Amino acid sequence: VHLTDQEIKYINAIWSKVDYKQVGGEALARLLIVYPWTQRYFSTFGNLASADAISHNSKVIAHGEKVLRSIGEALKHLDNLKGYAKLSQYHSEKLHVDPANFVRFGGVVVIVLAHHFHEEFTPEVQAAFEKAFGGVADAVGKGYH
Ligand code: HEM
Repeated sequence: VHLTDQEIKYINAIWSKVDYKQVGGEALARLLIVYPWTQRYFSTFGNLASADAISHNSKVIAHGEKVLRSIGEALKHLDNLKGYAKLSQYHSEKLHVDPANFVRFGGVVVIVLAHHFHEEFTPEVQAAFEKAFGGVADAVGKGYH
């Protein structure tokens, strides 16, 4: 996916202030709470019985951090996301994750960023992130087609 210089500026201004553990943990927790059927992939993560349990589950938080860090790497070279080939294959062939969930995950990250950054998260900033996360979801989903 190709972003303009302005879109890259919008993204970097926010992303440089992102706490991976906080935002990633909240985003993965939201995914599991809002779309409870996504919990099926995380059966080894222990207690996911309530929104509170999910939000405080250390495995959820740690994994959210890992995924966000991976997205952070992708944001540095959105023009070339071929580096995601292996990860894509892993999610499709080994984990059998429904690729619609990659789009959903981008959506919850947008919501968490909006929640944290208030006025700074303008519609233009959102548009830049939607474009970037669309590219990431597409790249992680590549192994499916
Ligand atoms: C959209 C962007 C996503 C990225 C960049 C991403 C990235 C990653 C990374 C870096 C790992 C660790 C791989 C390793 O250990 O080598 C991982 C594992 C995993 N991902 Fe994703 N992921 C994404 C979305 C999702 C979604 C939406 C789901 C499910 C709904 C999911 C389910 C999993 C599972 C179950 C694991 C293995 C967890 C474990 O057992 O430790 N991923 N992902």
